[in-house]
Amino acid sequence: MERSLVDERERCNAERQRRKEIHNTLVELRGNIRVHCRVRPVLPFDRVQSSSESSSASLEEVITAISDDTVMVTCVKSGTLGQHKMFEFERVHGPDDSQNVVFEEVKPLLTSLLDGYNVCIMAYGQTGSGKTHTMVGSQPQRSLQGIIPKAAAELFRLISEKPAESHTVEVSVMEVHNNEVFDLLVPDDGGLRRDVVTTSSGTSQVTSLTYKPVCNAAEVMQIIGSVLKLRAQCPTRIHANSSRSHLIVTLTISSKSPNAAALAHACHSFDEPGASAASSSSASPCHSPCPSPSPSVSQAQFRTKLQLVDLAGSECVGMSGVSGAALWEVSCINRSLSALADVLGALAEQRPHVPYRNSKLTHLLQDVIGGDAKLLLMLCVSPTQRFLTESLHSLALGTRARQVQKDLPRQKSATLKKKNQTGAD
Ligand SMILES: Nc1ncnc2c1ncn2[C@@H]1O[C@H](COP(=O)(O)OP(=O)(O)OP(=O)(O)O)[C@@H](O)[C@H]1O
Repeated sequence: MERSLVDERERCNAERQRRKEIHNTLVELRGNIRVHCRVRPVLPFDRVQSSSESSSASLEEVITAISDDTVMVTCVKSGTLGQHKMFEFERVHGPDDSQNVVFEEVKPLLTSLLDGYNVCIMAYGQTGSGKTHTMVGSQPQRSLQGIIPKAAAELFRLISEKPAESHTVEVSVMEVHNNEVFDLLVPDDGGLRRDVVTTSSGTSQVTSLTYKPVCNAAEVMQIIGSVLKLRAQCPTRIHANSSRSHLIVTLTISSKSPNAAALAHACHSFDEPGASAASSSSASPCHSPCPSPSPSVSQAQFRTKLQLVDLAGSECVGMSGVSGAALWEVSCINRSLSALADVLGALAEQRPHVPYRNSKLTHLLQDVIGGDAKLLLMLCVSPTQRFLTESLHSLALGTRARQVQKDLPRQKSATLKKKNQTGAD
């Protein structure tokens, strides 16, 4: 009897130690933001100038991918090439990089999904810089497909390696248009308006959102393809098929498999109630102070989400030549993108208040920006001098996002250390 009590205590201590290690790893990974940059080729529409542009607006290529991780910007002063400025990111793609090459760099993130992390891949850049090309691409030619179809295919490939029926997947599609969220899977003249709320555990949730179960990547793309035509578009002087809304495709994966991720999230939700987006979206898997591999844990169901975001492009009103309702759309787009920049700025500067609720876009994406999720920000830029101001703006935003990645783990580690010292663990 006494022996079994000692054994049980040892087992419990070992488990507690393991839990602590998993927790520390999760803390270190928080704020995990990667920034990639894709410089697109010069395209025919680059030549079309608006009346407000000076005739000297040049097609000179001033943005170059000079290595796997560095972009060089050449500043042009009074017609002559001037100083160079370098921007470093986790990965840089040049105009010759194919959709396959770009996806290969993104692919490892998908493994994290089945390891229990929420993942978000978001394309950012000015109008016409290649965001939709990068995220959606052209169907059905596989080599021209973008990240969304390729990620769906890779996700189902990874799931096929797991025990049968251990994972189920649901898709939801939303757009944020004029600072309102629309559920595109309930077609009703452009989708139904939905609210974004903050749950009691502090995560964001879209009320009454439609989730459709899917069994393979083809089904995902069929659903997305059928609703993409609902997405708000408007021709501008810069881009004939310019998207006027932010598109958010979410694949929610429910897993019944007994693996470390379930335990990790069980521990995580116990250590920091409500801190994990993944655990909040499912029934909390474990509330025991010492989770052991008991049936309740090993059969726990947990949910993770993959959010794929094609942002609307920032744009200079003078250049795109829009007016009336389209002008209001541009102002909403630009305001929501500045709200995103403000959130990244607040996180980078470790401000106590992060203004997620200043726009529907940032409120909706709150869980994946600066939270536990792995966020990949794909900056899309045009190489030409004509769009230099907007491109510099995008590169600066990417640099700011990388500061979150660098600074947040330090801050969290320090907080954890302090907590441990004061016995608050
Ligand atoms: N890397 C690339 N290689 C070849 N063509 C590209 C590339 N990037 C973009 N394009 C082409 O440029 C055009 C504009 O691209 P896209 O629609 O992706 O821009 P966007 O950033 O989504 O614009 P908006 O914000 O206005 O919707 C499209 O015709 C697209 O096929």
